[in-house]
Amino acid sequence: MDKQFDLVIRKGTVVLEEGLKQLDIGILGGKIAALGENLLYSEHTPVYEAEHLHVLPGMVDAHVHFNEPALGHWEGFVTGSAALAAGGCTTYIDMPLNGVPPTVRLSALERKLEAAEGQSLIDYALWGGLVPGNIENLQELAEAGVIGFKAFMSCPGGEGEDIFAEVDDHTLFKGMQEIARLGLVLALHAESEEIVSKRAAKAQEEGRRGALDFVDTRPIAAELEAVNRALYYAEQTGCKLHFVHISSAEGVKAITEAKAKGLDVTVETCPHYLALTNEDLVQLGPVAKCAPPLRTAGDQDRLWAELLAGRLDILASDHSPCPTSMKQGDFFEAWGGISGAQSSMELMLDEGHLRRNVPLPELSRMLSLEPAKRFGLYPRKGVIAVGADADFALVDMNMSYTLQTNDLFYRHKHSPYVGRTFGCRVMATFNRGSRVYELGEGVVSHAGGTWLRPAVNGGGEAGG
Ligand SMILES: NC(=O)NC(NC(N)=O)C(=O)[O-]
Ligand SMILES: [Zn+2]
Ligand SMILES: [Zn+2]
Repeated sequence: MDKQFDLVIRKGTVVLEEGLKQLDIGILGGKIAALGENLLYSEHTPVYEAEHLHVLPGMVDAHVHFNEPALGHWEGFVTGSAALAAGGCTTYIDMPLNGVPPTVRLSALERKLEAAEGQSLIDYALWGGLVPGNIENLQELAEAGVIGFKAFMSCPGGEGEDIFAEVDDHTLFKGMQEIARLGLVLALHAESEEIVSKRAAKAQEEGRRGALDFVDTRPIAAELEAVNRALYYAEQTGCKLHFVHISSAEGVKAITEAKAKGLDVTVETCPHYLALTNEDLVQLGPVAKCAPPLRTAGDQDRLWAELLAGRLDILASDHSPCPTSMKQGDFFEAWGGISGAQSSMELMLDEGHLRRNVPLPELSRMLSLEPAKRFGLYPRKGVIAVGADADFALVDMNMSYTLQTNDLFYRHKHSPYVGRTFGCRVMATFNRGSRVYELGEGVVSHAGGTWLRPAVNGGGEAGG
């Protein structure tokens, strides 16, 4: 008898690790049950015609900040996950800060999980945080199933009592010892607080408050100093590190050298460092403000050269949303963080593949495979292979469109990419075999996303 499937995605150009193939994908119970050139299935099987589309593994976005609990009016699981789905993402990892309380102890993780339950359109995992004073809480967070820990080496901003504070060197070193013991990864926002805070104070004192003045307070040297200090501690403690949003080729090079020395370290950059420059920040205003800041066109070329040489591990959004009113006015006062997650995959396919000929499997490696592997979600996530979850982005690589405010699913519809023309477009997104997004229809399913724990800790649920 013909094999039965819940759904067949027919004749798409499937992006596999080894290359592109036109294949049918048979889906059963949310998983990929078969891949083949001409799958046999009964005439009653639902079929999604993908003949003119590319089928990529859904993006695994390792870096988003949703603001629940408490700050859901900035961004919540419903709107945030819808925006991600519209951008071809099927799994995200939520950062431990910008909700209240931050995810730095078990009770806070429980609050986060309650806020997410039944709200997310796509699957998600959670980061725990390392902050001064919570080293004794790391184990309970690891046992509960965070995929790793995040710490800031510079002040993250934010207000209130239960803020997420940056680590001092003592906490960083001690935290690394503990995280090494727990066998997880420490993700770092690497900028020297000494350098950036003193430069910022001086600029403000002198009334230098423009876009380029802000950029000038956070030089590449501040990134590099923090990267090197953290690498030194990693060498001493054996802690695995992941550097988030590295903005410079210099940073990537330092990390590449550490890898060559045998350190277990990975490097992430974000689409905005590859698609926007400091001149765009001048033009666009605080909507494009982030830390580390956008760099010069020359810096950007050098970062692309690192990507083209295969030295980047992970591409992630760093979606750090806020109400639009907080992205206006003074550069030093405005919220630091870009709302961009919906555009991440399209930006990388457009800028990387269409404009610079980066092969699609190479882009997919950084968008999906490496983050899934690094954070214990592989082989369930990150690949199109029999046995993996049926998580796909269906992309029309020939459809040009100009992003409009109305296209955005964020809680607050601002993005530095409004008005930008893309050479490709996500047409539909599938999460564990369910179609969750379709261009023109929007969100087309209930919030069926589930919480993923890494395969190493928490019982191996994501293990495939
Ligand atoms: N508090 C934040 O969300 N900060 C974020 N903001 C940026 N990148 O501008 C980040 O990841 O550092
Ligand atoms: Zn950061
Ligand atoms: Zn971030």
